[in-house]
Amino acid sequence: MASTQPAITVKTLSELSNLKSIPSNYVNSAICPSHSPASDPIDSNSIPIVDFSLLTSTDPHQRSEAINSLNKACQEWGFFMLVNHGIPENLVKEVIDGTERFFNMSDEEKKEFEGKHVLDPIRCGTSFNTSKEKAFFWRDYLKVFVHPIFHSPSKPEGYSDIMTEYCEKSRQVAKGLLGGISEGLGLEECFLDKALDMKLGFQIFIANYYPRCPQPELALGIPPHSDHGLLTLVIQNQVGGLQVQHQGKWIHVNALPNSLLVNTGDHLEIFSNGKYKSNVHRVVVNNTSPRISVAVAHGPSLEAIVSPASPLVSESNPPGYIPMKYKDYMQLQQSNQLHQKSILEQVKIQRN
Ligand SMILES: O=C(O)CCC(=O)C(=O)O
Ligand SMILES: [Fe+2]
Repeated sequence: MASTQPAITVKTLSELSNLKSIPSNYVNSAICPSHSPASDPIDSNSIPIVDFSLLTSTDPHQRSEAINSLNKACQEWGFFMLVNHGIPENLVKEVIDGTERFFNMSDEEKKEFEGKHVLDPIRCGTSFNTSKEKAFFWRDYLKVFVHPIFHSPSKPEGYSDIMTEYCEKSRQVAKGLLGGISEGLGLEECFLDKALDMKLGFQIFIANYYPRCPQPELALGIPPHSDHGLLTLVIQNQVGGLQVQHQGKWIHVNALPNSLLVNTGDHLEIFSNGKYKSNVHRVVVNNTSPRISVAVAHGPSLEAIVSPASPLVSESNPPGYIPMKYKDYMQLQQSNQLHQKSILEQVKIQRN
């Protein structure tokens, strides 16, 4: 049974002056050890770093080195920090500031953008899917479809222009990465772009607000999950909280200054026929500073029926995933509880 729907955002809840403990319906009982951000600094330092300027270099040697490091990061981690990506630092700051202004509006003002259906192009709310969850997450969100058709909330002032600029730049970066990934998989640079109809690629802007939490060891910002698309690019205010799963451990992400945090999603796993595995990640919360993040996810066209790339399928390497329309996949993920790789499991072909 799902819990009673929360009446207010978790931001408003956290700002109640006498809040010393979290309501029981925010207690997540399954938080495993190494919850502590300080878990293992050595592992944190081993997160791969990819240099975008080398990937776009005209020197073929530099480019091929960069493709190798990108390929390795996708295969071994499904996560990397991207440096020299060319998105101006002040634009990133404006996106975070605009997002803060959005969440600082009253709950009543934000209600205008509530959205009812997972395919509504603008939707804001709390937790992930409160109609299905037993325990809620310590997070408010705004999700906006920004490509192929651009949408944006009408408030706060100036936010829409900042979103337009950032989403365009983010799409360029994703395009460069996906070209390199396509080559790293042994395909033509434009193979993925054409196969998944990326000109109509689905891009979604997800703004997250994780308020201060009086009992951070009992709550979670976002539960362990993989993203549905191909690549998600994440920026944050100076506050950490993102953890990625690697070799069975939770690794805290200490973001390099001006880096983009990049996750590979389920559709990259499907397209690569399992060569790359989508990354499982979660967000932990803290008692000192609110965390703001913006995750921009890049996926195939919503109309594309995605299956493993044909050159990656052979008799000795049969297809590992059932073809499915991306729109149906996305809808399924968004209408259920967010839990590990539960949706990907449904399209995986089990072979013994
Ligand atoms: O807040 C973050 O760092 C990541 C958010 C996330 O995983 C998501 O929105 O899918
Ligand atoms: Fe995610």
